[in-house]
Amino acid sequence: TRTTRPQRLLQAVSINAVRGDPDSVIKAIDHFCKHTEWAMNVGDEKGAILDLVVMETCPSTVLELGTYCGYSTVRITRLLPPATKLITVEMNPEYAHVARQVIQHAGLQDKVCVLEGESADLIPKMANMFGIQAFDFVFLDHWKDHYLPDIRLLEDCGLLAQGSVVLADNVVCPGAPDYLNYVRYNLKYSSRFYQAHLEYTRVLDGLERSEYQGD
Ligand SMILES: O=C(NCCCCCn1ccc2cnccc21)c1cc(-c2ccc(F)cc2)cc(O)c1O
Ligand SMILES: [Mg+2]
Repeated sequence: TRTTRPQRLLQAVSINAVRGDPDSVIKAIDHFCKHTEWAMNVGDEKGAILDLVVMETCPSTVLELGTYCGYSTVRITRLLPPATKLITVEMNPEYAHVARQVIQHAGLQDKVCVLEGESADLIPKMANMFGIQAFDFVFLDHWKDHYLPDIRLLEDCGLLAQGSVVLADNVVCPGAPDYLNYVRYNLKYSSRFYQAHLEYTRVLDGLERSEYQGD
């Protein structure tokens, strides 16, 4: 049977990226998506904004919802100091399997836990599973209509603390209007929009950075 897009992306990484070099993995994926086959990675333009927000947050605990092939997982984890942990959630087992191999190619497997399942099921278990209080940084990149219920669930589970930063991809395309309305007009958040483009295209998109102000 024909290979899947994630498998073709992984093959491009294994051929073109240097083992243990996260930047070469990022470049190999961006090259593949620009010149061979589009894929829904956050991409280089939005990825540079993601890098800046991660660097200014200096997080110790990170949650990513929506791993896909692990592109943003590698982007974030390469910027984290050694003692930090990134938990990333992927509901598609095939995507998760590809992501683990991409993350391993980058040499970052010791700092990443790829969890398989749905965010709504896993979020309530995370505090006990990992012995954490709150996430310093959350990257939302899964089903766009789950951004709002999931940020509410994170609040209810006490997994956001004062200063926690939530960065959401695709708030323009495909769009997350209910989520935007919530974080922009709720006093619990201080929110700002970063205008950009849909990965590897000229279509308008952007990221929303929302800082939790505490209960
Ligand atoms: O749909 C997108 N991502 C989500 C994929 C499915 C996530 C499923 N999933 C993973 C973890 C998880 C945990 N719990 C529940 C569900 C979960 C997406 C789409 C586009 C896009 C596509 C076509 C187009 F024409 C324009 C834009 C661009 C992006 O950047 C995207 O991110
Ligand atoms: Mg996305």
